[in-house]
Amino acid sequence: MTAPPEKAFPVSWDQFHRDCRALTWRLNEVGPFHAIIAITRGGLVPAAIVARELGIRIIDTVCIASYDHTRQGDLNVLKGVSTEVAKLGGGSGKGLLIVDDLVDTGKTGRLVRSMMPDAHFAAVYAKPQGKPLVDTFITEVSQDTWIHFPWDTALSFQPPIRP
Ligand SMILES: O=P(O)(O)OC[C@H]1O[C@H](OP(=O)(O)OP(=O)(O)O)[C@H](O)[C@@H]1O
Ligand SMILES: O=c1[nH]c(=O)c2nc[nH]c2[nH]1
Ligand SMILES: [Mg+2]
Repeated sequence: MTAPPEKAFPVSWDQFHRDCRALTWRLNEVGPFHAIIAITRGGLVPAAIVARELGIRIIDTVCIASYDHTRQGDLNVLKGVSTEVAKLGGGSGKGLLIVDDLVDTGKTGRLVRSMMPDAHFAAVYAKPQGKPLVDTFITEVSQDTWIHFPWDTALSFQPPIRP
């Protein structure tokens, strides 16, 4: 991403929990899944909620870092999927559920998909460039919007719209 996003989409814990539950209702129609793979770190929070709702106890991580605040750099895979979970997916990811908080440019999603092409990929929020990468999502926001997650934010004074 070159310019920082213009619009802000703040998400509260309550809203995030509701959106994760809504995501799970959709995933329940698609499963069952052998295991969940959370894309860390953002995917850990929705993965916990989805796992609770679907009764899934096997949870693995793919650890990827790329953003320094709003600027994306090179993707860095710090940890891949474990051998046990890869086996459950028969090598192609079939029957596995990948969960992330959002897809933006789709770079992270594309990389994870290349590791497990037959897995089901779910994200809570999607921007237009990343949307084709996900099988299931809940809310779409425009590409020039930055989503502010509750674990990154705190309550603060906002100046009135009309100064
Ligand atoms: O579609 P993309 O443009 O690739 O962006 C989406 C990814 O960016 C964020 O993760 P980030 O790399 O910031 O790491 P984090 O989850 O640890 O915050 C977000 O959680 C997604 O995983
Ligand atoms: O907190 C975040 N909000 C976003 O909109 C976003 N896009 C990529 N990575 C992101 N992280
Ligand atoms: Mg992430």
